[in-house]
Amino acid sequence: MAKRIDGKVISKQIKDELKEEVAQLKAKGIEGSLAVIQVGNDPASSVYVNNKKKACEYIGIGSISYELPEETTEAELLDIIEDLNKREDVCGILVQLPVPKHIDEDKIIQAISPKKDVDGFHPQSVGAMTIGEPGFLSCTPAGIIQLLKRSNIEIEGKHCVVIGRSNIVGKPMALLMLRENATVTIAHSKTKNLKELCKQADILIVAIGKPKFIDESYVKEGAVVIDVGIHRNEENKLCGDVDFEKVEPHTSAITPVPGGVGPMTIAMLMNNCVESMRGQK
Ligand SMILES: Nc1nc2c(c(=O)[nH]1)N[C@@H](CN(C=O)c1ccc(C(=O)N[C@@H](CCC(=O)O)C(=O)O)cc1)CN2
Repeated sequence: MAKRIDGKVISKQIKDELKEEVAQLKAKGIEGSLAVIQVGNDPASSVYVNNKKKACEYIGIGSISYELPEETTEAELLDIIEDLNKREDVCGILVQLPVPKHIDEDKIIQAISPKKDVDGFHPQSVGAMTIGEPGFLSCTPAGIIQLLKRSNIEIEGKHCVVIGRSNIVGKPMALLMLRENATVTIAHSKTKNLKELCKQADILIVAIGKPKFIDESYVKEGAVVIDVGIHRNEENKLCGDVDFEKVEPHTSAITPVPGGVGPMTIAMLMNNCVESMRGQK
C-alpha cells in the first residue's frame, strides 16, 4: 500500500526542533526577525504570508510585516530592502512572489543581501548550492529533500525525473537531488515522450503547473511521487499537478495536496532564518 507522506507532520517536527534551537540562541542573547514583504493583495499570497508570520511566532522569532499597495514602485521597494539589509535585528528578508508586473522580480531578488536571502533565490545562493558551498537553500526543494529523508526514502542511485525547470523549484530541485547522488533528468514543456520518460522514474517530482496533469499512465509501479503543484478550483478546493486518486494506488509513497510539499516550504524558511541567526552563512 502506498505511504502517504505527511508534510504537516514532518514540518511540525522541523518547527519543533527549531523552536528548541531558537530558545537556546535566545539564552545566549542571539535574536532575529524575519522581514516579510507583500506587494498587492493577491489572496493566495496573503495566506502564505500569514502562515509565515504564524510560523515565526511558533518557533519564537520576530516578524516585521510590510503590506504594500499594488502601486508601490520598484524604487520604493528597493529602498525598503536597502534599509532592511542594514538592520542588525533582521535575520532574513523575503519578498512574497509573484510581485506586480511593473516590478522587476530579478532586480528585487538581487537587491536582498545574500546574508539575509532566506528564500535562497539570490544568484549567489544559487551559485553556492550549485557547487556545494554554504548558502541558503531554496525552501521548496530543500523541503522535498527533508520529506524524502525523514520518510526513509533512499535517494542515492535512484533515477529522479523532475518535471519543471523554474528557478525557484525545478532547477534547484534537480541540483539538490544530484547532490544526494540521484541520477537526475529534468523534463519540461518541450520534452518529447514525457510519458515514457516519467515511467522510468523511481522518484517523480512534478512541478508542471497544470492541475491533475499526471495520471497513472505516467507512473512506474512502486515509484515515489512528489507533487509540487497547487491549484484551487471553483469550489475553493485545492489539488496538485498529480491526479492523486488515480496515481496513489500505483506508488510506494506519495505527497498529497494540500498537506504535502506546501507546509515544508514554510518549515525550511524557518530553518533558513535560524541558520541566519546562527550566523553560519
Ligand atoms: N518569496 C517566496 N514566494 C513564493 C514562494 C517562496 O518560497 N518564497 N513559494 C510559493 C508560495 N509559497 C510560499 O511562499 C507557499 C505555497 C504553499 C504553501 C502551503 O503551505 N500550502 C498548503 C495549502 C495552503 C492553502 O490553503 O492555500 C498545502 O499545500 O498544504 C506554503 C507556501 C510562491 N511564492
